[in-house]
Amino acid sequence: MDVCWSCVIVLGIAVYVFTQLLRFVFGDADLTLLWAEKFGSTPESKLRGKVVWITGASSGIGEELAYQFSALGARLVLSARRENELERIDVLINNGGRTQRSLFIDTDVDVYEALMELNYLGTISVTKQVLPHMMRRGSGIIATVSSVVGFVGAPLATGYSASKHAVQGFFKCLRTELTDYPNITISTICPGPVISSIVHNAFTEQLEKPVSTSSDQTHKMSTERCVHLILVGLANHVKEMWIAQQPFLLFCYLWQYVPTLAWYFTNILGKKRVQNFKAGLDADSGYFSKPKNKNT
Ligand SMILES: NC(=O)c1ccc[n+]([C@@H]2O[C@H](COP(=O)([O-])OP(=O)(O)OC[C@H]3O[C@@H](n4cnc5c(N)ncnc54)[C@H](O)[C@@H]3O)[C@@H](O)[C@H]2O)c1
Repeated sequence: MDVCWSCVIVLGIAVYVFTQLLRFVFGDADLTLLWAEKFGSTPESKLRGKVVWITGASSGIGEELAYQFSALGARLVLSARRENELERIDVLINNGGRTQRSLFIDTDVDVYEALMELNYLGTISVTKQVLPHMMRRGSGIIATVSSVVGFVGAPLATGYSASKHAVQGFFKCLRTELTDYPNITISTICPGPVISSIVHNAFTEQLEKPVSTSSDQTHKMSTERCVHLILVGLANHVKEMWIAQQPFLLFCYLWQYVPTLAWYFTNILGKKRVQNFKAGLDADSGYFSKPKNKNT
């Protein structure tokens, strides 16, 4: 039997392209970021030796950023108010922040003020300290850890989501004011659920009231993987990064391109989330694992 080699080659290429596409679509980050990971610059080649200021580096994503940057030989600034320290900063990571676990109807306005103060105004004020020095030098990276709820909606996080939407809007506009500075990168990072202390530290209905339920983290992305993708994005000057496992990543695409469908699914899952919350269970239990009670 004659073998049609050109058909075999074309078929092989088609299978390869198809599997790569599947990997992209079902991967754990948006296409631009996955492309950068596969074909772009490595963090080692672009970020080694940089002076990096990370806010909120004591736990979770910030702590892991500190480890991975220092493994690259970066010099870390853990706090900076002195003018000469600000002048040295090559990369600012606005990472510090807190989330929320409460229904709007039960939540004090103080909680909304605190969320905006920390997640939005805090971010702007640190950025305002650093940007003039980067503009004088003509280069630098300002990256801000937003969230997928910076552009989608979900119950129990009205104030948190609003603060992250504000962050996204702010940086989208700031980027357009810096077109004369092509070597200054403004990057917003939108993670889905990532293992950290974020739910434990969340705001609730009242300012000082702690979260009473434990949070199941088994369905979340590892902190190491999330931070690795952040570094890849920074090394390749990616402006907006979506970093999330499935099905969260799929939700991001739905919200961006098919919002009517996104509303449909969000309402179904959101209803369950509110029911869990009202029953005193981990809000996300029932999607990924057996329901957890208050004390497990
Ligand atoms: N973990 C996730 O699932 C997730 C998802 C999307 C976005 N994020 C964002 O990632 C960032 C880091 O959160 P994380 O998940 O590592 O949580 P985390 O609670 O482990 O870490 C938060 C960090 O912010 C600091 N911080 C909190 N309040 C502060 C304050 N008033 N002043 C200064 N620093 C303060 C904490 O000390 C800590 O270092 C946050 O901006 C959060 O909104 C996290």
